[in-house]
Amino acid sequence: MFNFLKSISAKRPAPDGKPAVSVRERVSALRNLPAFLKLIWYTSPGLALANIALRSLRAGLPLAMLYVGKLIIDAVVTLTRLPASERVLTPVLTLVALEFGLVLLADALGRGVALLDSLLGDLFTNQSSIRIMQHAAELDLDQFEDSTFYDKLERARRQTLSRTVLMSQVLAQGQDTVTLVLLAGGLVAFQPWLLGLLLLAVVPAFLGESHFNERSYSLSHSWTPERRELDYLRQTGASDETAKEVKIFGLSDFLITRFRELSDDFYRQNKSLVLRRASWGALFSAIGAAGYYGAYVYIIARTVAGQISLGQLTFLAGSFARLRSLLEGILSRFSSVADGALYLQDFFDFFALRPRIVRQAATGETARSFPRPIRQGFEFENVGFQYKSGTKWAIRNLSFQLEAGEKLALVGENGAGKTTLVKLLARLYDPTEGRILLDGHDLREYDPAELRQEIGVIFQDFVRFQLSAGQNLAVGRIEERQNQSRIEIAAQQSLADTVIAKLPGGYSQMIGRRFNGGVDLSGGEWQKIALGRAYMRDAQLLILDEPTAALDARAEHEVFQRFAELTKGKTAVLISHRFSTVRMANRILVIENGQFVEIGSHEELLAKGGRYAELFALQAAGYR
Ligand SMILES: Nc1ncnc2c1ncn2[C@@H]1O[C@H](COP(=O)(O)OP(=O)(O)OP(=O)(O)O)[C@@H](O)[C@H]1O
Repeated sequence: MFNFLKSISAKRPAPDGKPAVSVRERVSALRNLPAFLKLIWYTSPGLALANIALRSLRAGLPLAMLYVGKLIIDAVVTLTRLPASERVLTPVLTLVALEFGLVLLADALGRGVALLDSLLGDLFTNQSSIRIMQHAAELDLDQFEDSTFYDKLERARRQTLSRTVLMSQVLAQGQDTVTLVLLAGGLVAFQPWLLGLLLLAVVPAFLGESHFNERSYSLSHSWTPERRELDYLRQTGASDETAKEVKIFGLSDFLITRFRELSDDFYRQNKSLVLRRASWGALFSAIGAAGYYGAYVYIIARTVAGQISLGQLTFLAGSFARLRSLLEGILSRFSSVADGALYLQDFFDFFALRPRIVRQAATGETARSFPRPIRQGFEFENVGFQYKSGTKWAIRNLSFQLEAGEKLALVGENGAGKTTLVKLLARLYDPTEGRILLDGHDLREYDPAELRQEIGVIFQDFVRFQLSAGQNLAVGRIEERQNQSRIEIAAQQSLADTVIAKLPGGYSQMIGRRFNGGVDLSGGEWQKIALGRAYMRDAQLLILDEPTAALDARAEHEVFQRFAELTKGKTAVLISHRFSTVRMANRILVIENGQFVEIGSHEELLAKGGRYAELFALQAAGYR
């Protein structure tokens, strides 16, 4: 027992060997509560106020009911001592009616509180989810690629629901504390040391609860990555997106085995914790009961000795029993509130993350607005970039110019760094070394939001939004989603119009298989729609990162013919492995292992007989 109590305050490793959370950390996490309560208040001040008002009223009722109960017993005892002819029941019946009224009121208030909790909780959950989405949208791409960040996001997301439980718990804690103070007042007036006995009876249970809650939090916290893996396995094992390959490659056993390994492991660790919790819980509960019966015997002895009335006996015994359960409730709830507050830490940590890709004005400069039109173009000055999770440079020592109005093609083998270069241009990342200039100024001096408005990028792994065909085009410029003629023009320009003409619902046809009535498209058809997004924009720089790989040869040829016409005067970057497309560009930049190899027009590079000429000859040989 002593060892067990000592272990409560000691910081012990969680079952998986990772450090557990100490009581001090949990108590200090309570400092998150004021900010949390503020959030709840702002969710709906009206509902929050009504909740507090009903709970305050409800808090006084137990004492009132116990007191009326005492008055009833005392009145009955007095009546039984009177001669039969003088016994008038009316005062007793009035008291009973009063108690009945109080019971009804308590019930109504309890229901009102539950209703307000649930309404406030729903609003809070919805608003938290919205805040999470809003904040996630502000963060940088590399933050999403960081698994620690992902765990934080996951915990913040997972906990939005349990936050409503925490809210009810914090409010109930306030309500029960008021009831407790009122009842304790009565007990202290009668015999102060009974309060000490009460504390002795419940403190072990509280310590036990704290200990096991701490273990449970640690277990759950340390399992976040595995739980993400479990979710991933569950999704991969049974989803429309993966069903095809899972079947073809017979992957289900592999996935199920891994799922079973992980879930069994968690089950085992959790089971041992729950078992220990249940056995210690039984012991502490027995100690609590012993305390109660000790006090009961004492009160009975005082009643038998004629020192207190029968009414007082019921009042005190009732108060003691009620106080014990209240105190136990408050103390054990304190543990879960502290746990909730720890989870809140994750929630607030997530919101404390700040994007690093913001406008960095040179000292003393005001905001530099994006040039319209771009005059000189972009210049890469000795640019190097390393992914956070990568060990090697994805791009290194890269210097070249992308002139205003030119069409530049990027050529290089898989993993050469083409997509990375494009992401740097769109400032999804900042260079690790060197800089990118736009019209002679560092790209970082422009507002990233304005920059992205002026750049249209269609990536090779574009998103297949589970939306209507029209909306899938409109995502290129979402403010124009109601502008049907603009959507239709973009569709004609990207050849998506022929795809949409075949859809039963036309532009309003839901595409993708996830939702009812959705129609799936072929890879090339999806690409035509995604390409249309580029034409929805009035961007000055257009980047197409292999969005035509799935198009048949004729469609690709046509797309690029149109692309050249439609982007006349605009700057464009094309990435393609097909040299028939690449040769349409004004200049071609060849990169290898993230480094500059050569740049020039198709003819110049062929004449030079370098890497480009070699790759071109290789592809041409394949067609002979
Ligand atoms: N998010 C990432 N995290 C870590 N490394 C990455 C990431 N994305 C790309 N890389 C690495 O950076 C290098 C360049 O990748 P990039 O996607 O730019 O190549 P690419 O030329 O576009 O290739 P492909 O022709 O196959 O599309 C590769 O070695 C790749 O493994």
